[in-house]
Amino acid sequence: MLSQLSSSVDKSSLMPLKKKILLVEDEALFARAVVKRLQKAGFECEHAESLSDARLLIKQFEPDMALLDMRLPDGNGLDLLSEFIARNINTIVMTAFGDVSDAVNAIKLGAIDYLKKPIDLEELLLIIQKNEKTTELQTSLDYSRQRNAVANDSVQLIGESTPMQSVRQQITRIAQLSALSDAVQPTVLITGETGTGKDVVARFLHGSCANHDKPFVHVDCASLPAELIESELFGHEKGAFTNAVSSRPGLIESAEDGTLFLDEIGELPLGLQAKLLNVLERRMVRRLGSTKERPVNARIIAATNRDLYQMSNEGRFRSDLYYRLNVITMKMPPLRDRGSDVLLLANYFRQLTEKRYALPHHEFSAAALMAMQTYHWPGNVRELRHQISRAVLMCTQSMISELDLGLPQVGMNQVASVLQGDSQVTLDDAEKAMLLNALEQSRNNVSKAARLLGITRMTMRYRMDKHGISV
Ligand SMILES: Nc1ncnc2c1ncn2[C@@H]1O[C@H](COP(=O)(O)OP(=O)(O)OP(=O)(O)O)[C@@H](O)[C@H]1O
Repeated sequence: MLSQLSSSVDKSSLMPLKKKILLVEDEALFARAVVKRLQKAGFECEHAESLSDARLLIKQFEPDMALLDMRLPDGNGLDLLSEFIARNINTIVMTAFGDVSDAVNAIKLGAIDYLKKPIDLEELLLIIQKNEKTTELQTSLDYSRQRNAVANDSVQLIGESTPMQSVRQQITRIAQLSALSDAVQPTVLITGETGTGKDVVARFLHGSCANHDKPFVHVDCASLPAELIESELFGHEKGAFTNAVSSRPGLIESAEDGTLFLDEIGELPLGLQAKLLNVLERRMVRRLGSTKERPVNARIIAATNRDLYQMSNEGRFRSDLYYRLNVITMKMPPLRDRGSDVLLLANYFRQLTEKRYALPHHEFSAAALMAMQTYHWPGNVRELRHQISRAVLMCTQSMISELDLGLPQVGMNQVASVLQGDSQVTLDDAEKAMLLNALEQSRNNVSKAARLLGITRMTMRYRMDKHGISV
């Protein structure tokens, strides 16, 4: 018998897309309880009582995850396991009390975890949720690893203004130093407002150094969940924790003789700051669950848009780590301080968009050029890039007008006050005003608001949190 139950959402576990779980279990009462609990937690759930029912449902329901009992009326759950694995369905097996051999075989075949009966529903839910997070993060980390491997060849650092020339000189000097000696390369700290190009500079620096053909590993400390960041950074041995089904090197190790880029370092939890300091001082890393230490040869670049000095005075960032990171500091100037670089960048982004979408050549009108030079660009180069791409895509004429640029009027008063030196209004106030206005324009749709501001949804969320804005 196939049972189909409608789903309801538990507000504590809201998810963008409901994950689908297939429960294969012949004990009807237990199955009913599991389905009810999972639906309450926001999952879409289907129940099959036998192997044959499950085979039918795999095609119809296309589950993301399966909970698989071993003893079923028409065979052993292990027979179905390989079919689930082949379809990338993460499977947790449920074994009878004391039946260890089934669990061992299931893990060998590729099950992600096992639970012994009688099963505690809350424990089951925790394991599912933990696995869900790991899978999502793993996908994005794997993607990020692949992307990082190819993304550095084409890095362009546009800008001829005096502050950008100084940035270039620093990069050249660091690259010269790296060619001079095999000694451990000094740590570089890149600071600057959001969107000023800290990531670009880190990649450009890597591309300019002798080890440019070695890995560049980007770690976004703000987006890694606290419970995963340690194993992602340091790696783990098989069995170090419940989901550690195999040994895995951490991101520090993956950087090998290349560059480890610790982005948004100010967001690293205090406990991990101590561990990172230890790695930087001793240049050794130990995977979770291992006794063996491995050498760390990578250059370390950290970036932040926070004031780490102030954070360390307030006890929110370890001062010893701050001093350790702050060996060479590069400060990225805000776009509004880069004079005519804004026009160089605008033309660069225009050409990029035209090329990408095979569009004809455009020109900027005089008023558009003026508007770009007088605007304050609180979102810096990222905001400029977004506005230009949008204007090129939407403009049906060959001339891009000031109107086509559609520079936001939002928060202008506050920002104008900042520029005029009004000490009552800070850049933080202006940023908050921009966020609130973008949210208003997008009717509290965070993704839309992020697009309006030319930032990612994750950055939008992070900045909303920073200003205590919730929708
Ligand atoms: N000098 C530059 N030349 C070319 N493109 C740039 C330059 N600076 C920034 N960009 C582009 O602007 C966007 C934002 O840059 P980036 O992500 O490096 O900023 P960031 O300072 O690291 O931002 P955040 O603090 O939010 O992480 C990217 O699309 C990047 O390619």
